[in-house]
Amino acid sequence: MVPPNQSESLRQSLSRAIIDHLADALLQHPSIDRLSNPVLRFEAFIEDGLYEHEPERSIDHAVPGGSRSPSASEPVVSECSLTKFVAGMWEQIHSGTQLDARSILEHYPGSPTAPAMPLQDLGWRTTSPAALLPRTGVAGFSDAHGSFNRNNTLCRRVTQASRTYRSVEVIVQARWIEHFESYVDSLAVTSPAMSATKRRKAALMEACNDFGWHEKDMRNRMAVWRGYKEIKDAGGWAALVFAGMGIYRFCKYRIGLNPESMQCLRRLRSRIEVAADTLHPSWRQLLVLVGEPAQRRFTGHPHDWVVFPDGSNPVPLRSTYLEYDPLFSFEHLDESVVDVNAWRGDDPRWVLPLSVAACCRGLETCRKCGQEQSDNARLNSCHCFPSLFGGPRAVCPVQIFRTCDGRNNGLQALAVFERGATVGEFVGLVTKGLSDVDVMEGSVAGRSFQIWQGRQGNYTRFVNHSCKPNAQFENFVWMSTQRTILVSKGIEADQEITVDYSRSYWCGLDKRCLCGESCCRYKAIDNC
Ligand SMILES: C[S@@+](CC[C@H](N)C(=O)[O-])C[C@H]1O[C@@H](n2cnc3c(N)ncnc32)[C@H](O)[C@@H]1O
Repeated sequence: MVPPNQSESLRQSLSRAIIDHLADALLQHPSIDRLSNPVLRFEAFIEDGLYEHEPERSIDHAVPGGSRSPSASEPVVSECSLTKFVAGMWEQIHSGTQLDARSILEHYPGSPTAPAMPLQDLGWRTTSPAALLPRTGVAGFSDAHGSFNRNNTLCRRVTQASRTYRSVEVIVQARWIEHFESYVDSLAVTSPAMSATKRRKAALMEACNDFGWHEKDMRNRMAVWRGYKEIKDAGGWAALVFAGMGIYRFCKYRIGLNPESMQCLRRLRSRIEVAADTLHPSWRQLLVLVGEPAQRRFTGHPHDWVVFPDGSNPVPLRSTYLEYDPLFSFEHLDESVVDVNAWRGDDPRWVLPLSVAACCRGLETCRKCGQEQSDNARLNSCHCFPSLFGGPRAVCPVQIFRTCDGRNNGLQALAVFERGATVGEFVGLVTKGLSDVDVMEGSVAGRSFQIWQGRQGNYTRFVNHSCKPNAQFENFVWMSTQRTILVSKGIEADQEITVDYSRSYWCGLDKRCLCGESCCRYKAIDNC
């Protein structure tokens, strides 16, 4: 008969092997493309079937009276989820987990443990908990609005703080595994008579004692923490700090956590650091907790760096143009700039408003959806391009990368852009009369203008041509100004973003198209 602790570890190894095998089989299944995110569905099945620390008991609780299959679990998901939720709650309440409310509350005014500090300094106007509750009626509107805003602040701060703690948790746990391994090694010196297994067990039992956890819990958690360390070793600390919620499941079930995926992460390492360093300049401060330097590797704008698909070190954008233009410079813009010398303060993109009534109320009517547009999120009803207009402008998940086929740089998607989603607005200098340079031609009410991105602009400047493009430019009028928007035709994560420059661009040009598509129309110089 196998002793209970060995049978448990055997059971865990077996279930992990089965899960990996099933996941591989699932990923190689011919109909995989037709499934909507099969890995997630598969994970949901695992999650429904197993509990974090007490798998056997939980399976019994989740499905009264029997075994389950992925398809059988789907129609009763809500029932199982509630059972699981309640069981998890009881488990947490009775576990050794410490929830110390004081450590959070002392940072927030109004609580008995809060430091005496002028509340205005913290952006709070009252200490009364009642003032945080909404009031109704006309007289209560400003109160309700005030308490809504204060609650937005509180909720945002707490959500951000908890996200930061989650990052801290994974980096400290990854580092802990390294400390554990060094401690086991040190026991070889201090207790040479101990076998390797005994040294490991001794270190484990010492850790159990310090954490106050049972050996099984400790082993389960260490298995997950080892996954964090593997991710850190391959993708760097930034890969851990910015990991999404799925990291726990990824490391727990290890579906896809294999040498190939770690090799892939190694190639992404510098690219992740470019984005993390430039978009979150202080993220490395967290690394002080694990004894790592906090100095940034990449500074400036995210698109001041050109990354390489093979994982080579990113290079400054400017350096990639010096051989063509020794004076090259590029200013990153969020909005187009109108060339005063060309237009004397007039904006040639201005379009006559559709509705005088809306205009009088400070709104515009959208020509695409007929709804009212406003830069004020509360008044805006047009959601044609929500990541660009009518609310906060989202940071676009793209990077400038070095092509390997002579097209110099290009733009690469880091996430999926569904068909119809915006990649960005084509912004640059709104001017006229330029020749022999690449410009976007535009015209409104018979007035022609050009948008030039030679010295100023955004990432849309780096979009190359393809005869089979996955994006296209569209005109859109926002608040009576014509904008040119780069819209996805369906872009996969990692794909290069391309548009069709059109026949008129290639006609008579002393260049040939290198898009490499079988349908390429401009392979030879001057094919028009
Ligand atoms: C707007 S820029 C695009 C970014 C450019 N690759 C760069 O590194 O600055 C347009 C220029 O990129 C190059 N290019 C874009 N698409 C190309 C293609 N399919 N074949 C060859 N060259 C291309 C041409 O030199 C073209 O003049």
